Amino acid sequence: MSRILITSALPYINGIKHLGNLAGSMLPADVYARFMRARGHEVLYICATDEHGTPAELAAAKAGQDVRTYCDEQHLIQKSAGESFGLSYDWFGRSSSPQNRQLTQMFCEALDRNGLIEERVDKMVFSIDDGRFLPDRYVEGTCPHCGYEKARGDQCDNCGRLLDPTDLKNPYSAVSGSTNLEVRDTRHLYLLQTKVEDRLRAWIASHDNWPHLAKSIANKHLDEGLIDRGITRDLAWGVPVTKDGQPRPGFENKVFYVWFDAPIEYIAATREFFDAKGKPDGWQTWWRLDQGAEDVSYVEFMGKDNVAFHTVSFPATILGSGEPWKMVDTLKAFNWLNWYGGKFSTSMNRGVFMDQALELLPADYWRWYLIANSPESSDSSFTWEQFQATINKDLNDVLGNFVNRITKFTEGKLGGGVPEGGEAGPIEEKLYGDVAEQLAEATEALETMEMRKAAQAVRRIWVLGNEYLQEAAPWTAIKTDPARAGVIVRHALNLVRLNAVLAQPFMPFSAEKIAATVGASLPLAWPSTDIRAELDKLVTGQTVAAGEILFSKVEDEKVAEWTQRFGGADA
Ligand SMILES: Nc1ncnc2c1ncn2[C@@H]1O[C@H](COP(=O)(O)OP(=O)(O)OP(=O)(O)O)[C@@H](O)[C@H]1O
Ligand SMILES: [Zn+2]
Repeated sequence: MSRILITSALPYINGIKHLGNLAGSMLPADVYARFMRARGHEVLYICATDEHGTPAELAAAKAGQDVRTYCDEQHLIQKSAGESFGLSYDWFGRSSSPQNRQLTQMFCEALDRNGLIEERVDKMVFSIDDGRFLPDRYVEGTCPHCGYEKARGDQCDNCGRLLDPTDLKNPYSAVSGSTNLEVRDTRHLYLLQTKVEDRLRAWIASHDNWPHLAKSIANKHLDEGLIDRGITRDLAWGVPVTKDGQPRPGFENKVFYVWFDAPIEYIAATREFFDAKGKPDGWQTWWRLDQGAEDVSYVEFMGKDNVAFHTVSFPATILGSGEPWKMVDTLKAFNWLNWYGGKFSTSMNRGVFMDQALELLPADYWRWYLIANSPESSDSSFTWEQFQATINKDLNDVLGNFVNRITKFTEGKLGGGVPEGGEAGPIEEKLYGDVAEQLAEATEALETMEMRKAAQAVRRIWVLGNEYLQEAAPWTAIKTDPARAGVIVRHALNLVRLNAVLAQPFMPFSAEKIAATVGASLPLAWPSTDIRAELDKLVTGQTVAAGEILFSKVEDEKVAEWTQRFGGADA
């Protein structure tokens, strides 16, 4: 048994997450966590809301709330949406927690002691009417690159370029709309990443095992050359800046930049978890190499835009602290799940969001679709037609059909019990081999976090079930050779059980229902490679009950209705 620490990129607090967020971080992390638990490992799956930064302040202002109240509410909304989707976090924390404040301040002070923090004077946009600086998204204006008139101080949503607030032409305050702005000097802390560059390079080079996308983005950022990063902002909402445990002189009205404290929340959230359990030191065995974390295997999941922060900025913080922290072992990154070729967008309300998705269909339908079409090797596009096809074929025609057919047959023709007696024949021998091959592929793909590949192999096992029934034809055998029919039905019912086991990471709610048809209950251990034994697990005589319908088809009218409601291709 190993200890496996899993984090998914922290969902930002400004509203409920869309299917893209789910596909690119939380869901694959959950599949991996569930798989590793089924393998018998000790898993700690940590996530949290990312609550600092200007978008949170602006969203709160728009909602007419103070930012703390806004975050309190939004955190609960995201927490419950995650639960409804079956995201099995061991802890879903908050980057605004006292634990994160303390750790963030501690990291900065350690970096400072090691000569890696420098005060520098920056030029920043100041709003005379608002009486404040306008960092990041507090200032909007015309993009100097593409001429888009609603570009934000940190990035242009039209051309995607990263910007500095002072780059904008015709700037105005996002708070008041005022154009009465001037550029003023302001003092900020810089993390001297250039001084840890050698250590960073060596650390990244020692991680040949990272999946391709993460590795290539990490190397691209190294090749472009590291720069020192401003890690504070002129804001009130965030982690206050300290020196020797006291407010840092000259920084009383400043806080850390959100990307400085957000990844530290992975550690802080673990601490929140153990504090809540009344074991305040427990977090250290996961994060401190001097406190027993050497044997932890740490995997991070995220969308591609987050890779640089996890391969360069956060590691620079950790390495620079000079302390024995656990660092990431494997980093799994995802491309974009697009909405009809365009972007899902929270700020523009484009796409399907987690709460809406569950109004339409159960969580497992979305989970299966998003994993089977995971944006792994390239971007992928959500369309209602493809979604409908996946649900109708995979879940209804293949899996649902198999389970339903054999459980109904057992109820109708065999008195509703797992039949005994008889010997496996050549068709069963072939089945063992075929299932073993696909199972090995699914297991390996899940180990290496190749989500699409894993889903395909699992789907092939569903297909093998249908093919087996077709070939072995228990409905014919029962008329002439009841013992033979018993062998076939017993194998098929055991395959139903096996499918429940394999469905656990992908579709936990359906896995439970499938297991129940053959009297099994979750959690079920991941299968061994001995397929003959795996297909002989059910006790003979065990009651079989087809139960409620597993999946329903998505009708054309629904696709038309949802396309209308969510905009589809015209959005
Ligand atoms: N369309 C997408 N496809 C895949 N992953 C995505 C997509 N959009 C965001 N992500 C990932 O989701 C995770 C959480 O993102 P976050 O809450 O910060 O939203 P975001 O990136 O600001 O998205 P948006 O701007 O649409 O709100 C991040 O790892 C991010 O890379
Ligand atoms: Zn632009």
